[in-house]
Parts: sequence; structure tokens; C-alpha cells
Amino acid sequence: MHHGTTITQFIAEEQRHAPGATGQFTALLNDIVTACKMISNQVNHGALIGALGSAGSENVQGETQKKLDVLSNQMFIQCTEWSGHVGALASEEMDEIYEIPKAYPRGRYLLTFDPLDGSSNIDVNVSVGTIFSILRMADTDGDATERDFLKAGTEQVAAGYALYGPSTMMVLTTGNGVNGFTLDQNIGEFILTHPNMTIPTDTAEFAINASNGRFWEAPVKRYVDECLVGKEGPRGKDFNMRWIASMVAEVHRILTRGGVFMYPMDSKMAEKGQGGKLRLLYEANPMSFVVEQAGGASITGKQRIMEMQPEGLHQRVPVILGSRNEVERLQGYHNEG
Ligand SMILES: O=P(O)(O)OC[C@H]1O[C@](O)(COP(=O)(O)O)[C@@H](O)[C@@H]1O
Ligand SMILES: [Mg+2]
Ligand SMILES: [Mg+2]
Repeated sequence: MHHGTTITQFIAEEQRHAPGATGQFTALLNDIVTACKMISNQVNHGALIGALGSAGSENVQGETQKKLDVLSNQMFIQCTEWSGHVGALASEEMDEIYEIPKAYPRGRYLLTFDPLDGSSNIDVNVSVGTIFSILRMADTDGDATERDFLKAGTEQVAAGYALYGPSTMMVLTTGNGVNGFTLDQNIGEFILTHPNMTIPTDTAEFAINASNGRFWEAPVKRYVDECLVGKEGPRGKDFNMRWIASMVAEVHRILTRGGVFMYPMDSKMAEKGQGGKLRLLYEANPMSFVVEQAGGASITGKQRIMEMQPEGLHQRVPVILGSRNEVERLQGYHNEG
């Protein structure tokens, strides 16, 4: 595919080679593209349309919802529920699964999404994003249930994210590598600008919220300490650090120049009986699919994230992902205990 290809052309071309393609998948991806364009527009207008600040409500995790969390969630539903390509939706911002109203035809796919990622950055005008994942429904006759969504990451048929930054981008995988598209505001279309994105296997850049340092487990403490000691230490090289507090922006940086991103388990979360910070279905699985398809790796510290059997719609897990050799080193430190 050459530069200048639109995302619609790209998706259609990919599906032309997919055995048994019905066009439903292509159409669903295009509905998601439309939703991200609408969210990008809202995010860009921010204070001009009163879209900043809190919505005055909480999500199932007890987090205060931002207005744009709620607005983006509504736009995703609005763009995907009517078209007959999805059987049900699940979102970080909705306690239960969203069943497609009987007025609309139902489709054979399930859609999970984090409508607005990096919510703490909205009011300070730092990059935020949207994360999504598509699964296939086993039985399309009956109504979808929560159980239908509890599939391992390896069963995803597509995943990706939109990044609302200096430019708006979409990054997508359908299991044939990873491609990035930039929104041309003049024509309102995403154009292929980053074909075949791959993550360098080595890196000298790590990302973690250091304010949680005193709660980290020994393997992560050891890893970060060694990075901070730099070339005088066992790593023999200096490391740089970044923390944007928007997972989408961190992963995009890693897809662009390598790195390792960690939101590991820690004693503070363990005390609260929390399995991690980030959500398995809406954040960890889709980002792991993208990262692995770009040649990187993604683990919890105990196992490969994509092989986890989800136990609940809003399950949270530790996440360590990025440049393969660093992730494998961290896995080694965890194995040593
Ligand atoms: O506030 P912290 O501890 O830095 O956490 C930041 C992390 O939380 C998140 O904002 C969670 O996602 P949401 O904004 O979708 O809730 C991630 O994007 C980010 O990596
Ligand atoms: Mg998020
Ligand atoms: Mg979110």
C-alpha cells in the first residue's frame, strides 16, 4: 500500500484477501473510524464547547468521569449500534454490556473500547486517545452476554487506537502487522503515513509513574534502579525516562522509537484487592495485540497478557510492554522473584 492510501481503501484492500469476508468487518471498522473523527473534533474544541471538566458521575471503577469520557462513549455507541455489524458493546465507562436495541439488526462482532484514554490530561490539553478491540461472537443467534466478551487477547480479530495529539492519528492491526494513518483535516480522511510500524527490540527509554516507586515489587524496583544508575551500573548504558499519563501516547511513542511502558502491580493496589491499574479488555488486550504485531512483547510479570483468560468485564491487570529485549529482561527478573 502506498503513501496517500486512505484508511477506508486500506481496510477494504485487506478484506479483499480475507477468506469468507462478508463486508461486515470492513463496515464496522469504518464506523469506528467515524466515531474517532467525531471524538477528535470534540477534543479539539474542548473549552470552546464546554467539553472540559467533570461529568459529576463515577464509572464502575469509582473514577470520576470527565464530560469527554461520557460524550466519547455516547459517540461510539451512536456510530456503531445501528449498522447491524455488532452484537453488543462493552466500555470502560459502562458497568454492564450494551445490548444493541431490538430496533437495529445485530451483527457477528463484539466491540470493546476505552472511549477516552488519558482522562487526567483532558483539562490540561495533553494528548489523549481512544482504544478499541473487535472480537467475533461465537453464537449470533442468541443475545450477547458478558461471558461472550471474556475471550483471551489471542482471539481479537482487530485492535487499535486513535491519538488526539498535535495531529490526530489512528493505528490499526487486523493481525497482518501495524499501520498508522494521519487525519487530513482538509478532506476529513485518515491517510496512510506510517506503514508497517515496528518496535526496535532494544531501547534506552522507560516509562513508569515513579511516584508509586515505594509500592513496586522487587523485580520492577531492580529494573528501574538499574536504568537510573545508567552506564556506571550493570546495564552499562544511560536510560531516559518519560511519563505522559496517557497510555495511548506512551504506546505510540514506543511504536515510533521503541521503549518500555510499565504500569506494574504494586502493594498499594494489592491492599485494595485491585489486580492492577489498567483494564484487560479495554486497554491491555488491544494494546498488547498492536505491540506484538509490531514485534514487541507484552506481559503482566507473570504471563503473556494475550494468553490471559479474562474473569470479568472490568478486570484490571499489571502491564509491562514494549521493546522485546527489555520486556524479556523484566520477565527474567520476575522469574528470579
Ligand atoms: O494517573 P497515573 O497513575 O499516572 O495513570 C495514568 C494511566 O491511567 C490512564 O489514564 C487510565 O486510562 P483512562 O484515562 O482511560 O482511565 C492511562 O491512560 C495512563 O497510562
Ligand atoms: Mg484508559
Ligand atoms: Mg478512559
